[in-house]
Formats: sequence, C-alpha cells, structure tokens
Amino acid sequence: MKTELNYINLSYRTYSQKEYHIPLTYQIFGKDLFTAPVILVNHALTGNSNVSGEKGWWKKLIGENQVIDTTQYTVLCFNIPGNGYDHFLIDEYEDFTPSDIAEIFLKGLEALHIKNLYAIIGGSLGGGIAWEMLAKQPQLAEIFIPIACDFKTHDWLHAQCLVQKFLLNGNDEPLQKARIHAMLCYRTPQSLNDRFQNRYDQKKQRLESEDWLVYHGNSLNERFSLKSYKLMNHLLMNMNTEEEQLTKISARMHLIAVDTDLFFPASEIRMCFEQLKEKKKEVFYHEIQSIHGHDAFLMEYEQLNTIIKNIL
Ligand SMILES: CC(=O)SCCNC(=O)CCNC(=O)[C@H](O)C(C)(C)COP(=O)(O)OP(=O)(O)OC[C@H]1O[C@@H](n2cnc3c(N)ncnc32)[C@H](O)[C@@H]1OP(=O)(O)O
Repeated sequence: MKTELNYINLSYRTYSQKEYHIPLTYQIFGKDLFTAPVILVNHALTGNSNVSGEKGWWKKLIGENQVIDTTQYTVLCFNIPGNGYDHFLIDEYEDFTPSDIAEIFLKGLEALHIKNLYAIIGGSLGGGIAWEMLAKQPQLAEIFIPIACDFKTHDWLHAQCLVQKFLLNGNDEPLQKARIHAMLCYRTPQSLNDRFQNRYDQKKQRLESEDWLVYHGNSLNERFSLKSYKLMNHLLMNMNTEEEQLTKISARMHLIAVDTDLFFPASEIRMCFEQLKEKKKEVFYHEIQSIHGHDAFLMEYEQLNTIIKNIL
C-alpha cells in the first residue's frame, strides 16, 4: 500500500486576493489511481492525510477489508495546506476560507487528472470543505457522505470558535488551553460524568477527568503547531457554502449526524436534509446514537461502519 506523502505545486490566488505558492500534499491508499473508483477523504480539524494504515486516524473505517476497502478503492486524502503535517505553515491564516481550501483541493484533483470521484467523505471540518467542493463542482462525485458536519457554521459553533480564538491568542499555554476547551465541545456532560464518576487521582492530586483533559492538551501541543491550530479554527469558524448551490449537487447524499453532537447538532443536519429532500431525490439522513457527542464520528465505529457499508 502506498502511503508516502506526494506533492503538487500550485500557484493560488485566494478569494481575499493574496498570491500563494501552495505545496499541496496528499496520500493515496489502496489501489493505484485509475485502476479503481476513487474515494476522496477530507480530514477534520486536527487530522491529516494519514487516514489508513498503522497510525491512520480513520483506520477502523479505511483499510484492507474494512468498510472503505483499500483492496477495492483508491483512497485519496489531501492535507489542508497549513495543517503542518507536511511542515508547510501559513502565517496570515485569515487570508484563507474553507472555500479557498475547497478550490485548492479541486485544483489538486485537476492536477492529478481526476475528473470524477466515486465518493467524497469527510468528518466535521472535512465534511464542510466537501460541501464547498461540491457546491463549486456539482457533478464531481457519485456519492457524498458528510459526517457530523453542516454546509455552514451556525451561531453556537461560531461562538465556541471565538472562545478558541481568544485562548489561542493568549500567552499562557494557548494551544493546550484551546484543546481542553475544544475537548469539552467534542464531548457531552454525560460522556465525561459516566466515564470518570468523580474519581480522584491521589498521586496526581486531581480528578481523573482533569488529568484526561490536561493529557489531551499537552499531547496536541506536542504534535500540532499553534499556527496550524489558528488556521483550522478560523476555517471551522467560517464555513459558508452557497445555499442555492446545494440542490444542484448531483451526488447521492447521505448526511450522517450524531444525536448528541454539540458542535453540529443533529437537529440542524436534519433540517438541511428536510430542505434538500423537497428538491432532490437521492438524499438520505442517518443518525448515530451516542452519549459522546461530536467525537462519536471517531468512536462509534460499529454504527458508522454499518451505515457506510450500506451506502457504498
Ligand atoms: C472540529 C473538527 O474538525 S473535529 C476534529 C477534532 N477532534 C479531535 O481531534 C478528536 C479529539 N478526541 C480524541 O482525540 C479522542 O481521544 C478520541 C476520539 C480519538 C478517542 O477517544 P477515547 O476512546 O475516549 O480515548 P481517550 O481520549 O481516553 O484516549 C486516547 C489516548 O489518550 C491516552 N490517555 C487518555 N487519558 C490519559 C491520561 N489521563 N493520561 C495519559 N494518557 C491518557 C489513552 O491511553 C489513549 O492512548 P492511545 O491512543 O495510545 O491508546
């Protein structure tokens, strides 16, 4: 299986009229290009192109004989430029919007001579970017699977991103603090309360739940850069796909929500589904039941795999 990082050099002018040289990187898993249907996977906020294999963040979904079976498909994943996985960082992150990232990914597909995709799948921010891509090229894919995401950032999510921005602009452990706040948005009160039951770690002199949060804050700080996090948060805060374009998307759509998601509430995803259904035939809604909230798309594999297995 090929897992090396590949490069495409792009000249790109942002919608804010800034010129950039973008070394767009990507990974391919499974079958060689042009020998099998292509599935594009768009990664989430702190993810990257390494979706499958030993360290793949979606390895329980994508791999040999997994639901997204790399013996049957070519799985392609671009890095969001500036995510730092390929060491490319962006200083002026506000130059970019999710619409720019979508445009860059489309240019990436063009450079690879990929005209059609079998499917686009994306979780959270990755799904939001996929909405933007399809709004720009409605005929691009046969199947669209946005998971725990919406075509735009609603007020509550925007507000949480604003808090993230304040924390990220602080001087004292900005990335750790932002991650701790984000972890609380990715989970629910029940998820934490059921799991930790107020247990106290005598050795560390703090609640186990606090230790878990501190661990996640420090662990992201070790593997992710502040600049990348600022960019990703800015993108999450500014998803705004043109609503009139949505019904023009030709792909069979399968919107997947999590019943307890605080970031992208199931009620909003269902509303999007109801509106699309009025004007479009092949649109479906699925719901993962979980106490965990947004993170369920990285935890509830039994449900997620069953849903996706029936779609592909
Ligand atoms: C907006 C968007 O685009 S969303 C995208 C952003 N979302 C994320 O980044 C996901 C954030 N959540 C996580 O990273 C979670 O860990 C998940 C969802 C991947 C897994 O959740 P859980 O199954 O509850 O695992 P948990 O968080 O307890 O443990 C993960 C790891 O941390 C370690 N860990 C957890 N708590 C502690 C602790 N207190 N001390 C030391 N290690 C710890 C575990 O041992 C485990 O290590 P391993 O991966 O080497 O086995």
